[in-house]
Amino acid sequence: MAASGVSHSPAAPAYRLRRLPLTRRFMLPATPRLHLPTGTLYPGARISRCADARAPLRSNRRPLSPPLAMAYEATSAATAANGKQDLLVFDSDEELSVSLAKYTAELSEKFVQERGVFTVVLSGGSLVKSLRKLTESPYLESVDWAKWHVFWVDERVVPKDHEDSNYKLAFDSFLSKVPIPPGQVYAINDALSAEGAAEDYETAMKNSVNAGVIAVSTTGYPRFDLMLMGMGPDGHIASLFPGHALLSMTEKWVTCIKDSPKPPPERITFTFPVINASAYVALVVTGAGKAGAVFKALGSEKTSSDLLPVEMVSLEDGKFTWFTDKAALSMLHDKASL
Ligand SMILES: O=C1O[C@H](COP(=O)(O)O)[C@@H](O)[C@H](O)[C@H]1O
Repeated sequence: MAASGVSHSPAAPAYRLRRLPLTRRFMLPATPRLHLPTGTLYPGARISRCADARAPLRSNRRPLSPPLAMAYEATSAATAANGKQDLLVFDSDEELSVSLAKYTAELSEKFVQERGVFTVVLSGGSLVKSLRKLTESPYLESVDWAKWHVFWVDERVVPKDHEDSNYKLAFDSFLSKVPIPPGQVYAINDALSAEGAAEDYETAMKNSVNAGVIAVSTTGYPRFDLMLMGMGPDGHIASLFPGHALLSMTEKWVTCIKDSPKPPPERITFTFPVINASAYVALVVTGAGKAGAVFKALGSEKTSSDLLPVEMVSLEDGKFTWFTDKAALSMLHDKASL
């Protein structure tokens, strides 16, 4: 199937946590907040349950399930640079997956009500298994899947039935289990070269913008409703790798890379301006293998010259949420001052 269908503050302050006063836990945060699971993660912290932090996403029709996390304010180099980021920390993959499903379903409802469609962008990698709760009750029945339009933030230039294909990964464990119309699933044209596939994908996106399916940001880039993404252990997002020339690409919406440090070498990827134009980004990062990049992103002093790709996300006016676990935050323990 054809594709149819930073500015960063230098020497920003180090990571800081501050527990929110009780009364503020139920309010829309003015600053980024860190949500810790029940249990003792940071010495001295009093852990209890509180209201879900994503009040603006609440549905009028369906009450949210009991909250799993506690609210903290967090200030980090990344949040200082980018404005708004929430950090959710879960005790288990199961809890993360439940919360991600709820978050996604609520955004689906919001955008379907507001725009009549819901444009969702997926990455490959470990993110995909975190979507599994969406394929189960109540979401299987309650989500308006017919309104979904699904794109990929990056794709490997391989046949769609290849083990390395991000499309295949998503199809096998997610898309084949939910009733999204096939014409609204925008896989790459795998008969084309990397350059051709990137160009073809950008054309498909332009057609969707012209058809009113994808919104447009104030800067003129496509504004997807929700990007669901992972991050590699090296801090890469999409197929934007540390130190690569593509990090500064702004002329194109979609470009290709032929020397990806992670195999396979040939891929297509959204460029930063498209990622930054998103309305919502959920970054799912779990496991000790990601702890170094998480520490770099949230816990270290830095200058604008050594930013990882994940730190270069600077949303125009969207909302960025980390979905993490304790292992991914393990290197931050010593930095927390409560
Ligand atoms: O190669 C890729 O890697 C990243 C991260 O994958 P993960 O398995 O470490 O979570 C993924 O987000 C990207 O889409 C994929 O092409």
